[in-house]
Amino acid sequence: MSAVWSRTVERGDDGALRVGGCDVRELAGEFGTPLYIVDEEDMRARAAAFRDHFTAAFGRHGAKCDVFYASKSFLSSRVARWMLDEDLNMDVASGGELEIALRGGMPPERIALHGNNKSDAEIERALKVGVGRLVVDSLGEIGIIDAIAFELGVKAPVMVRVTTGVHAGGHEYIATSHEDQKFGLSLATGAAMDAVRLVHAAENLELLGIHTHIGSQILSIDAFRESATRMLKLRADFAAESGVEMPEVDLGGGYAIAYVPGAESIDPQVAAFEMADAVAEALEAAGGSWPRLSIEPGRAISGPAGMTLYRVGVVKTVQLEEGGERAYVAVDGGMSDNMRTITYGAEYSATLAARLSDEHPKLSRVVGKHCESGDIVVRNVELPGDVDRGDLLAVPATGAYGRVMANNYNGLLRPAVVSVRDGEATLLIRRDTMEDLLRWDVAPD
Ligand SMILES: Cc1ncc(COP(=O)(O)O)c(C=O)c1O
Ligand SMILES: N[C@@H](CCCC[NH3+])C(=O)O
Repeated sequence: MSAVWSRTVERGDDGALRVGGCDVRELAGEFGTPLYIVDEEDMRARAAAFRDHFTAAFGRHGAKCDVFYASKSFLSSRVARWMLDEDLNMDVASGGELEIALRGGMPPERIALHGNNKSDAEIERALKVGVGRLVVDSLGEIGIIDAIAFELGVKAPVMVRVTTGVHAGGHEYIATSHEDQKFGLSLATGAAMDAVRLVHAAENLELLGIHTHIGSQILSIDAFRESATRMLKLRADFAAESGVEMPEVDLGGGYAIAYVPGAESIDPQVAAFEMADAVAEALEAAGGSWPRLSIEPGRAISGPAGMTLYRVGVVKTVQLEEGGERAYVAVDGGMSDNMRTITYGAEYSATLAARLSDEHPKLSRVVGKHCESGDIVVRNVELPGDVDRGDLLAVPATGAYGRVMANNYNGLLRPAVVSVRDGEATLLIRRDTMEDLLRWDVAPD
């Protein structure tokens, strides 16, 4: 199978896909469709690759680099456990993600709490359980965390989220380090330096260091290098004025994956060595000793490990104005289980999952069942002309920002997530039921 599929996917002689040793027809029968399938071996191997390559690359300089799995890309308590088994740490973006991570047994000191608008309750909970880092996102938040830490009688470990001004990433909505967006504190205006000073001066805060995340689905290693250089310069500038070398620098996540066959992705090994070199060069230029580094990949660990299995319903053919025709292949999910196509114009591919066909390929569009014409899962794909009701379709690379962004639009039930490994399937998240849906609704008396 091509590189967009997770490593254990294969097509049997009968034409049906197997993943983790499980036949997709059996998975569909047991768990229903749509179904998110996570290839556990693949996801763990990707986590381990980041760990090993970054450890090796920074180790050459006698330095350390920790990997924090960005749990927003996909989280369940079992996934938190896998990440811990692989010796990763974890970043969470809310109190909800924090609870799931803790439930999975992720030790609080391995957890970093993010958020541009953390509530007092989230800050308090994080400090009470003893998270390893709170990443401050605004000047106003510094006093709030300081006050809550004072009340709890603890010293809060804090990093400052820096907007380095490096413009990178795919869609505008997933770029996060240019000036005109909501995250972080600007390096250019001096807000980041002000925040570092304030955290350093605050009685109940411990200044761990600085953090940046330049965006998501980034293909340019130069962008990572540039942001590393700017971060090290900020650290050196603060050391020059205060005599304090911040012990930690986090360079964020955002490593691109291939969504469609032939698309480019970032190789973690190349990224690791390039980034370690960039930090080494920046330290040479700006001076100072090596900080403890960390990174926060999400999509690059969970994305390629996942696929979505759909059941085909209605198939319709329309005539195109420019000539030719297109098949609209409607599946039993859509924008409620994959928000990425409608939100970012993301590209995906699809394949018949339970059989092969000799039928001529036809220009097709995989659409959902929502009452919305933008409800597209795969905009353009060649599918055999005989795809019909009852067929199974598989869409690869949906492991990141799929189930976590799912919703109940049009009263659809969010699909289950199963992990597969060595011929066994394990339910990670169960499917919504109609009772769930009715339970949230407050019925009239
Ligand atoms: C602070 C932070 N860290 C890490 C990530 C993970 O990004 P990705 O899944 O693209 O690696 C994100 C999301 O973009 C983020 O906002
Ligand atoms: N949800 C986005 C990424 C958001 C990154 C979080 N800062 C995506 O699917 O690409």
